Amino acid sequence: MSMIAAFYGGKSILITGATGFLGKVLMEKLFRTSPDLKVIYILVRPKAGQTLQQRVFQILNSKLFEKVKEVCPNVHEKIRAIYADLSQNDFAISKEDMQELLSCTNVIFHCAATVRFDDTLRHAVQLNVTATRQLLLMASQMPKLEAFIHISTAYSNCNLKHIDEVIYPCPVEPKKIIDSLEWLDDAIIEEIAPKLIRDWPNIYTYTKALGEMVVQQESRNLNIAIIRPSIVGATWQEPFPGWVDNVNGPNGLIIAAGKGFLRALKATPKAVADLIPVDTVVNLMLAVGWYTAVHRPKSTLVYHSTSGNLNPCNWHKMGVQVLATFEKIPFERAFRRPYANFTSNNFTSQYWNAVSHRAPAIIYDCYLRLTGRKPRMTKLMNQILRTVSMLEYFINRSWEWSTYNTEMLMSELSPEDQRVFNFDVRQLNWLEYIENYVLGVKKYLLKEDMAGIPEAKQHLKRLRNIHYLFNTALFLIVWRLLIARSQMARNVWFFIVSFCYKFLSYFRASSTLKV
Ligand SMILES: CCCCCCCCCCCCCCCCCCCCCCCCCCCC(=O)SCCNC(=O)CCNC(=O)[C@H](O)C(C)(C)COP(=O)(O)OP(=O)(O)OC[C@H]1O[C@@H](n2cnc3c(N)ncnc32)[C@H](O)[C@@H]1OP(=O)(O)O
Ligand SMILES: NC(=O)C1=CN([C@@H]2O[C@H](COP(=O)(O)OP(=O)(O)OC[C@H]3O[C@@H](n4cnc5c(N)ncnc54)[C@H](OP(=O)(O)O)[C@@H]3O)[C@@H](O)[C@H]2O)C=CC1
Repeated sequence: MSMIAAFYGGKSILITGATGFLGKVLMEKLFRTSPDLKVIYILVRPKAGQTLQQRVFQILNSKLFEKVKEVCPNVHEKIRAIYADLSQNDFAISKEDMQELLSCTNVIFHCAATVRFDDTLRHAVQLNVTATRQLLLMASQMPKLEAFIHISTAYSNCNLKHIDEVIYPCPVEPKKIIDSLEWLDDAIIEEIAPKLIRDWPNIYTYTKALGEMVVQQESRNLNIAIIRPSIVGATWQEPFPGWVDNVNGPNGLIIAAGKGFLRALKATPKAVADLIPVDTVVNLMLAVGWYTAVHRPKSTLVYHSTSGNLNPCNWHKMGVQVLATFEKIPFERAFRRPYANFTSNNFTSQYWNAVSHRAPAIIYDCYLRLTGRKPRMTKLMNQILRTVSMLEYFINRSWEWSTYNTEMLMSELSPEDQRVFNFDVRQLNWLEYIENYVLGVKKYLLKEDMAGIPEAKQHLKRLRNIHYLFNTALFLIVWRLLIARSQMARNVWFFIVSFCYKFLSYFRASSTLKV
């Protein structure tokens, strides 16, 4: 019997960010392994014209939850969506709902955040810092609370090279920042933002670091733990391999590369590609929830959910495997044949951007204009290059994350728990994982049917022929222009032609002699 699964039985669990990538996988696993849990409260806001109920309905009826319905047929009754906006005071939760949350919650998983790298400082602080403080305040009024699990990121201290499982202080106190945002206007905030974030690469990682400090400062007598995942990727095993549902992180780049838009990347091939499957992160979260509640460590423990020091893979290996998978399972209607170049040199990167990205986009837009259609490729290409530039920081550096606490926890689990809540990334086979990942992007993000693979392969063959034809035509045009303008080019041309003529004559003469 799994001790962790048993622990969550009969419990009331509060999840923020349950509609996000990590949150959905967390709910799925909880329902599947502890179908006798009492209730999962989720803090949700209406979005994209959908009510809370419609959002929940959509999640529960998605492919991700297919297995849950077999084990826990009354899952709809065990999920309680509470209207909340984490950027508002008291999260805009009604009094009755708040009362219920305060009196019933046993465990909190705080996943909600803005993960946009370019968010405004005001919004990012509101969500990643102030909301965390507010939730901790709520937690301190929950008599039945056993554990509070805060999800941060392994990159919250990416200004350091070696990162231990400790909370590092930030140069400016979070409280000072929260207070000053109350009276400063937006224009001034955006002006001071770069000075505040110093050597952090973006507002996201900086505000997540502030969030951790808030956890440390406001922990009171609560049982708290912090989990720091690195780059969260598609599922490895559960509920099935390759599940993914947004374009964040590597996902968007895999689409851009598979569709032939992105053919070069400024990346350091030997740098560690610290991906971690989402189900591994979720297993660790559930194990940490159990351990924190049952063993009540004296201080707030930080757990790294990273792969680099236990089972490293670099960007070269990852890129090669992604490309190999595109050969086997191509994406439909590619713009160009997937091909890739990693370069860590600025000049070469600019060159590839001009030749491999912008020029084909401009040519294609000219073609669209000439055929009476609206040009769109240059805009799309600019969007992709902007995204790539935001991610470049992370694919050109390596970090070392120590994993003492995570390894300690692994050794504390019973063999059954180690199996059911496996977060031992040493068992991960990268080649198999990446192949399933790319397949998952095709199926679950692009919604492409496997039956379309032969046609996709044909399309790639056509693109290859167009590519050869285009290159030959370009060569001939350039050559013709050179001959018209340069004596030297004409001499070279006559030399080649006479050489070919002589070779052919010799060949013909020798074959006549043999006869
Ligand atoms: C030696 C040879 C080897 C071979 C080499 C082969 C190499 C070639 C390519 C190989 C193929 C790829 C291989 C894998 C590469 C992996 C690279 C992985 C890099 C990963 C780095 C991640 C670092 C993460 C660190 C921290 C992790 C975290 O803690 S949190 C989660 C991370 N958060 C994010 O990822 C959010 C990032 N996104 C943003 O901040 C914003 O979206 C933006 C700033 C990037 C863009 O904002 P903007 O306002 O311009 O646009 P937006 O409104 O958001 O979107 C507009 C449209 O663009 C789509 N979109 C958004 N993001 C992406 C994306 N990442 N990729 C593609 N498309 C994206 C979005 O859906 C919108 O589309 P429409 O709705 O249709 O308009
Ligand atoms: N994905 C990754 O690579 C990594 C993620 N993390 C951390 O994991 C956690 C989850 O990330 P992930 O699932 O990928 O992110 P998502 O962007 O997929 O999910 C974010 C969640 O936060 C919710 N949220 C955002 N703003 C509000 C708001 N104002 N009120 C209520 N809810 C809100 C979103 O709700 P809605 O659906 O309404 O937008 C969504 O449920 C975050 O803390 C992130 O920092 C850490 C490392 C890597």
